[in-house]
Amino acid sequence: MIPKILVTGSGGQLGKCIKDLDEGLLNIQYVNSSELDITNKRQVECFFEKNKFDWCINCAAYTAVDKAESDYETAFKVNVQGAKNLAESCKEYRVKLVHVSTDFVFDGASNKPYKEVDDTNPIGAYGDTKLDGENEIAKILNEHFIIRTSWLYSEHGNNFLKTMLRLSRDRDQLGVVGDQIGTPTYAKDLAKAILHIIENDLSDYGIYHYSNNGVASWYDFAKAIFDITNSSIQLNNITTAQFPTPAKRPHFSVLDKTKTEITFKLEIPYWRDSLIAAIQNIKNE
Ligand SMILES: NC(=O)C1=CN([C@@H]2O[C@H](COP(=O)(O)OP(=O)(O)OC[C@H]3O[C@@H](n4cnc5c(N)ncnc54)[C@H](OP(=O)(O)O)[C@@H]3O)[C@@H](O)[C@H]2O)C=CC1
Ligand SMILES: Cc1cn([C@H]2C[C@H](O)[C@@H](COP(=O)(O)OP(=O)(O)O[C@H]3O[C@@H](C)C(=O)[C@@H](O)[C@H]3O)O2)c(=O)[nH]c1=O
Repeated sequence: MIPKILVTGSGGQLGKCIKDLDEGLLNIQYVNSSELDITNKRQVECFFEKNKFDWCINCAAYTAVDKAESDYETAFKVNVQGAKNLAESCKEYRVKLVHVSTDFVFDGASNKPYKEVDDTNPIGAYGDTKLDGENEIAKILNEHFIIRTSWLYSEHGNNFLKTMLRLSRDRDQLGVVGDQIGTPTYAKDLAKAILHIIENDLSDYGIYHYSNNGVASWYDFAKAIFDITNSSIQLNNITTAQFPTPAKRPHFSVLDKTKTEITFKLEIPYWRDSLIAAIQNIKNE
C-alpha cells in the first residue's frame, strides 16, 4: 500500500524540493505555515485527528540563525514546542516522523567529522533550540528519524547559493569567510534521501547525518559558485573576525555519514557535483 505522507512547513526550500520530486506516485499532503502552524498544539492535534497519515516529514523550522539570537522565544516556539507538538500527535496517531536538524548542534571544536553519537554543544540560539527539539522528539516518540544536515541550498527560498548569485550581479568584489569548514548540501539530495527512507519503509529509527560528500569552507563554496557561473567578481578569503555576525557559528561542522550510507544503502553525491546540477536547474527555470 502507498503510505500517506504529511509534509509540514512545505513553503520552505526543503518542502519545495520534496514537491519537485513528487511525480504523483506518492500520496503526499503538503501544508505550509498558514495551513498548519506547528506551534499551535490544538491545531496540530485536530489536523492529525481528521487526517490519517503513515509518515510526517517536518520541514517547518525557524532558520534565521542571526535573528534567533534576539528572538529566542520565537525560535524556541517553532523548533522546540513545534517539534514536541508533532511528536505527541505522531505518537497518538501512530505516525512515523522524519525530522530535520542541523550541524549547528555541534560547537565546532572537533577536527574530525562529527558522528551521530558525538557530544553536542550548540554555541548559538538556533542550534540550541534545534537540539532541544531533537531531545523532545526522542523523549516522546520511538518511531522517528532525526536527520542532521548542513549548509542547505537549492533553487528555492533564501540560501547561500542564491545570495552569492545575487551579489555577483551587484558587486565587483566580495569577502567570504574561509575559516568555517563544513559541507554544502543540495536540498534536493536530502529530499531524495528522506523519500528513500519512506519508500523502503525503513525502521532503524534514530539520529542520522546527511550532507553532501566532501569538505569546504564558505569561501570554497563561493569560489565554486563563481567558477561554475564564470563570474568575474573578485572573491576575497576573509576570517570570521572580519565578518562579524550576531550569532557565533561553528568553525568545523563536517558530518560523518558512515552510519547513513551503511544503514540506508545510499550513495551520497559529492558537493561540487550537486552544486553544478543546482546551478543548471536555476538556469533552466
Ligand atoms: N537552511 C539551512 O541551511 C539548513 C537547514 N536545516 C534544517 O532543515 C530544515 C529545513 O530547512 P529549510 O527548508 O532550509 O528552511 P526554510 O527556512 O526554507 O523553511 C522553513 C519553513 O518552515 C515554516 N515555518 C516556520 N514556522 C512555522 C510554524 N510555526 N508552523 C509551520 N511552518 C512554519 C516557514 O514558513 P514561513 O516562511 O511561512 O514562516 C518555512 O516555509 C529545518 O529543520 C532546518 O533547521 C539544517 C541545516 C541547514
Ligand atoms: C553573505 C555572506 C556570508 N558570509 C558568511 C557568514 C557565515 O559565516 C557564512 C554563511 O552565511 P549564511 O548566513 O548564508 O548562512 P547561515 O545562516 O550561517 O547558514 C546556516 O543556516 C542554518 C539554518 C543551518 O542549519 C546551518 O547548517 C547553516 O546552513 O558565510 C560571508 O563571509 N560573506 C558574505 O557576503
